[in-house]
Amino acid sequence: MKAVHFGAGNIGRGFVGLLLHEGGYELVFSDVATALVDAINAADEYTVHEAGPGGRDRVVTGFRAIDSSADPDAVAAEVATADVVTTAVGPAVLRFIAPHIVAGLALRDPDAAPLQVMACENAIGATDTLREHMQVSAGTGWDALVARAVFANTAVDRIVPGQPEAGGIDVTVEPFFEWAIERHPFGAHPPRIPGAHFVDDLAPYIERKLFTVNTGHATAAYLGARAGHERLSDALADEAVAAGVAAALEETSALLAAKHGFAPEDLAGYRATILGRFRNPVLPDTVRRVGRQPLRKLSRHERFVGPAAEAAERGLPVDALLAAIGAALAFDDPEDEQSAELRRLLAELDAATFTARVTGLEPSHPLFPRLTHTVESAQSG
Ligand SMILES: NC(=O)C1=CN([C@@H]2O[C@H](COP(=O)(O)OP(=O)(O)OC[C@H]3O[C@@H](n4cnc5c(N)ncnc54)[C@H](O)[C@@H]3O)[C@@H](O)[C@H]2O)C=CC1
Ligand SMILES: O=P(O)(O)OC[C@H]1O[C@](O)(CO)[C@@H](O)[C@@H]1O
Repeated sequence: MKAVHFGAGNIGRGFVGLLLHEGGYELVFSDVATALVDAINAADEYTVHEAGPGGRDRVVTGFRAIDSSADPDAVAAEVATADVVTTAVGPAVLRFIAPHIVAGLALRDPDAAPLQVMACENAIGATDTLREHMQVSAGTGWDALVARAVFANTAVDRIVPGQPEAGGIDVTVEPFFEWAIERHPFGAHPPRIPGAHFVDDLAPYIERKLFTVNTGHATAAYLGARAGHERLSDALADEAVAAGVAAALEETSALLAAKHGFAPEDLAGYRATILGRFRNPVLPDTVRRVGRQPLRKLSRHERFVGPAAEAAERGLPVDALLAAIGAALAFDDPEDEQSAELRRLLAELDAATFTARVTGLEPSHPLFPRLTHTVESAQSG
């Protein structure tokens, strides 16, 4: 069995690649970072260090890597004979991966079992997005190729912080992980991924994950950054930050209970587990990493505006989510392109134009005036 995984970064090596290896797949990483590709090819094994209670070291072997910008034909040839393709590149990069998978499908034996495609990004329907990019890339050839693949959306959860260069290709991660995958696209032949669970309806899982883990983590990062903290665990140790995170998650939990029928006590347990994960003092995570790419995080269906908009539609409280958005608007990391762009847009646009452009919220939406007010406050303060 062979898996081609696009994006050999933190989650690629520390989570997706690890579980595919443990499932018995030969692993082919594809990345555009030449030095990383070379380092992977120079190694016979790497270690995933699980830092925190219950964690242990896990060794990954049986891998190689291809630089997809230097050798796209080699990537296509690997995809053509793979059983599984996964990605962990960031939602905005999926459009650049799509042509490689299409090229692989074009070379694939039409009688082979369908390629199992799963995008593992922090985004709702990321595999659907990848499939749409593939359809555009294939053009009129799509109808002939689409039968050679099946597509399943997934929700991946494991905190993998930035890695020190001195660590080579080893990765330090938290012990916890969760990988939920849509069941129906695979019929009787799901991929073999130990620890993953297959679900009939992914929507509740991904929304619970994105609107709890990611809303909470990003809230801690933005409130923490504004309070002057660098480490995420220090931010959570700040009572005011912790209270802001808890309040934002109570609002998203109320939405998740109303929308998906989760029991409030189960959601309270889920929140407690997650806050414990954020507080992990031996995981070297930073507010800069967790707050990265604020424009993506402030977009319409992401972790702040997504749940706040739906909560407002239902008449549920959104004050703490708006406070988190206010802190996100203050995020200032000159090395993060989106943070710099955010600062420029805040300085140049009026509040209503900024709100519409950055959040994608319709001006007629009940949340729009309150969001615009939050933007005005950020601009004046
Ligand atoms: N780090 C984490 O804790 C988690 C991350 N995620 C998601 O996983 C995805 C990746 O995140 P990280 O691993 O943290 O980022 P990362 O930056 O460590 O890894 C991304 C990798 O993709 C590579 N890449 C960029 N463009 C590429 C292209 N065109 N073709 C092939 N590779 C390309 C980069 O060189 C890099 O090695 C994101 O969508 C993130 O939201 C999801 C859950 C947890
Ligand atoms: O690119 P993003 O969305 O910030 O992804 C990383 C996030 O995902 C998480 O791993 C949670 O699954 C957090 O570590 C982090 O906030």
